[in-house]
Amino acid sequence: MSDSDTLILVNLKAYPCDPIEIAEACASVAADTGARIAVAPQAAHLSAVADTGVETWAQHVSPVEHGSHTGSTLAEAVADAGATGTLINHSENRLKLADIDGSLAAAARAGLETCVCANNPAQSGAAAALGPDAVAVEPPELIGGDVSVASADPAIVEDSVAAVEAVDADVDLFCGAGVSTGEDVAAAGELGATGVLLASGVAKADDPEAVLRDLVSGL
Ligand SMILES: O=C(CO)COP(=O)(O)O
Repeated sequence: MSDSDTLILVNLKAYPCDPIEIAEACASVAADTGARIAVAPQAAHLSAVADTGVETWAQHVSPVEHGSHTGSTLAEAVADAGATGTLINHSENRLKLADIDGSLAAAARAGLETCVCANNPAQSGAAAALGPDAVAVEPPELIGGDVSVASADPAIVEDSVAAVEAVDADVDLFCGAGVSTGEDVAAAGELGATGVLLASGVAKADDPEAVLRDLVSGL
C-alpha cells in the first residue's frame, strides 16, 4: 500500500484497553505521517474518542430508525457522538442478510461510511452486492492470532478482491485477522487490499503507539 487513503482501522472490540490513550496515539501517528488511521471503540466511548480528533467509527449500528427500539444502536446517535463510519456485521456479531441491508440503510441515512465484515470470498462478494463503501474479509480462525491473514492465507484476500471487484468495482476490499506489523500491512497491499482492520495487535499492546508507527511503515 502506498497512498495515504489506505485505511488502518483499529477495532477495540470489548478489550480492557484505554480507548483514549489509543485514540490519542492514533491521532498523533496520523498527524505525523499523513496516514489514515481510525478507531472503533465501544459505543459508550464514541464521544470521548471523537473528542481526541481521531477518525472515529462505530463497531455496529442497528437496522432501525428513531422509535421504539430499546437496546438498539441508532445510526443518528452514533453520528451525533462524532463517528463518521461504522463496521457492520462481524464474525463476533453475526447479522442476518436483511439486517446487514437494514444497517447499511441506517448508516446511509446518518451519513456514515460503511465497512461490512465477511468471513470468506463468497461472503465478500455477497456483502459487496449490498453496496457498502468497503468489505473487510477476516477468516474467523485467524482472528486474535499472531499470524496475519496476508501470510497465512493470501488466496482468501486475492479471491475476495476479485469477488468484490466482480460485483461492484467501487467497493473497497480490506483484510484483517492477525495484522500487527508494517510487514503485514505491506503484504495486504500487495494482495490488493486498500485497508486493514485489526484489533488485538494494538488493543493488547504494551505500547500501542509503537505498534501504530510500525503498521504505518508498511503503507
Ligand atoms: O476481528 C478483527 C478486527 O475486526 C481482527 O482482530 P485481530 O486483529 O485481533 O486478529
